[in-house]
Amino acid sequence: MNRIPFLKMHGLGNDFVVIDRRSGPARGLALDARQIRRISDRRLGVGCDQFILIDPAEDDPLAAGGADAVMRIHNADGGEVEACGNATRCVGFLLMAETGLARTTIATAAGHLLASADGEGTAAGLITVDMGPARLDWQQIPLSGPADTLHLADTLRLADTLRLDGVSEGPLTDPVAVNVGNPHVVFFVDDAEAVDLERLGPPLEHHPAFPRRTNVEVVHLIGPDRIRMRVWERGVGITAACGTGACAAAIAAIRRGLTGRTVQVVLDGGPLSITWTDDNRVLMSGPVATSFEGTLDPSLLA
Ligand SMILES: N[C@@H](CCC[C@H](N)C(=O)O)C(=O)O
Repeated sequence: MNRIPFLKMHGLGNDFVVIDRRSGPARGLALDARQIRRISDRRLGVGCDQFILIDPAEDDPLAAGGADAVMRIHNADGGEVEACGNATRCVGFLLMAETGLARTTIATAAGHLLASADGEGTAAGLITVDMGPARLDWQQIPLSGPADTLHLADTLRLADTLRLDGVSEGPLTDPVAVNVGNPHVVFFVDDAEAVDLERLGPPLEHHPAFPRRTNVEVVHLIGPDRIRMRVWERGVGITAACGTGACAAAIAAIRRGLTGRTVQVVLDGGPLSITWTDDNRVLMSGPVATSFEGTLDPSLLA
C-alpha cells in the first residue's frame, strides 16, 4: 500500500495536518475519528490542532453552486467541525499556488469561503479569507435558550450557573456570543494573560448554555483598534492562534463599541487583521506557512 502523503501547515502556530484526497494515494481514503485522534496526537502521531481534508468539488453536495475544492475540518479530538479560519487561509494558499490565480472558493460545512492573496500574491504567504457573515441570534450560536448575545450574563444568568470548578469566582463575566461558522464566547477582562484558561476553558466549553459546546476567548484592549486575545479551542485546548476566534473577538469588541470596524487581534502566535464590513462580511488577513511534508506511518491508520 502506498503511504499517504500529508503537509504540515500552520497559521500563526495554529497547526494542521493537511491531506489532499483529490488525487494520488489519499484519493478516497476513509478515516474514522479514532484514526484522526491518533494522527493528531502529539505523542503518538504527527500532532496538530486540526486535521484537514481537501476533497474534490465534483459531485460533493457541499460544493453545489461552484467551488474549487471542499475542505473538511476535524479537531484534535476527532470531532468534525464547521469552520477553521487559519486552515482556510492555508488551503486557500495551496489552491492559489496550484492555479496561479489570486482568488479561490473553498466549500466548507459553514458555507463557501472566498480566499485571496494579498500584495505580492501567494509568494508572500499573506492570505485574506472572507469568512462570511457573523451570526448573532441566540439560535445561530447556538445557545440553549433565548438570550441577548451581546450580554449573555443579563439573560442567561451565566455567572449563576458557572459554579462548577470555581468558574464563577474568576474574572469571567457577561460574555458576548458570536458564531462565525462555529460557536464562540468572548469575555472582556482586564488582563488576558492573567486568566487561567487551562482551568476555566473546559467547564466553559462544556457549559449547558452551549448545546454544541463552544470555543472560549479572553480579550483585553491594547489600544485603539488593537486587542489581545487568548483562546481555549473546543475539541483541542489552548492554541497559539484561532482565526475564527480572532473574528469573534473583533466582532464582540466592535459590537461593544470598543473599537472601529478594522481590528488587529494579537494572539500568542502573532497578529491577525479582522474587518467586519457594513454588509456583514468578516474578512481575516494573516500569514500561512508550510512546516514540512511527510507520509503517514501506516500504524496510525490501523
Ligand atoms: N483553529 C481554528 C478553529 C478550529 C475549530 C474550533 N476548534 C471549533 O471547534 O469550532 C481557527 O483558526 O478558526
